[in-house]
Amino acid sequence: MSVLQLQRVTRVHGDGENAVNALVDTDLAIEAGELVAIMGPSGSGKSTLLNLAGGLDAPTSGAVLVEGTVLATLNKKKLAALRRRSVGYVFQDYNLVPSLTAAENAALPLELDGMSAGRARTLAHAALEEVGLDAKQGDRFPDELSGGQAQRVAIARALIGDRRLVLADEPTGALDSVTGEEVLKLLRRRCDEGAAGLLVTHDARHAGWADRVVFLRDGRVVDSSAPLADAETLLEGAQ
Ligand SMILES: Nc1ncnc2c1ncn2[C@@H]1O[C@H](COP(=O)(O)OP(=O)(O)OP(=O)(O)O)[C@@H](O)[C@H]1O
Repeated sequence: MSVLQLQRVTRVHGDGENAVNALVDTDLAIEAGELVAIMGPSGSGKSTLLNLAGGLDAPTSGAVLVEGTVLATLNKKKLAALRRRSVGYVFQDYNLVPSLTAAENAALPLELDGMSAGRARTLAHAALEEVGLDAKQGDRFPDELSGGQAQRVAIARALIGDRRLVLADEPTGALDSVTGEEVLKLLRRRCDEGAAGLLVTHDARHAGWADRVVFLRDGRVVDSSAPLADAETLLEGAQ
């Protein structure tokens, strides 16, 4: 079973004269162990696709399945539970809670899911260690961390509790290139360990970490390739 499946998914934003076909008739399947990069010009539908994949938005038609469950069949509560347990997000701006320490931020999804604070904190420290942050750094607040450290915390939070689907929207956007590569390595490793990953990126070198690249234009998949011998070529085609 695919971890993520989009079946003929269309998403129209707005209506009447203002309707925008953000995503049109899109099919996509991502298996466990696979990292797929989404590339395409601004406005081509990348974020729309990612939001649909994570159940943050619903399609106008077609179906989104996570681990075999059609998201549209879930009520709000069940959808929220599935998102917490199965889906991890990494955003460009980290989205850390400023009043919580790094470890508390990483533990948050587990605590929201009903795990005891102590156990969640233990797992959070292990998850932080996995991304290269020690206990001392785990006790710092977001504004005491560098950009790279904050993004590691965001990744630890996205991966904690064995989430099977990891969605990353330009996760390296605010980082220098060395730190950015490290973040991608972590994502790659997690996929090698069995997660399915979807990475939105403008950078062909970053897409090089993926097993496949899906290229969007005007809400449609225009090409899908193995990496990235071809991504540079695809990008050139888009200009
Ligand atoms: N909430 C919304 N209401 C109306 N139009 C929207 C909304 N969200 C996205 N759009 C439109 O849908 C299209 C696809 O947008 P989307 O953000 O998915 O593209 P993108 O490829 O992620 O762009 P970027 O690289 O600039 O982030 C664009 O034309 C955008 O203006």
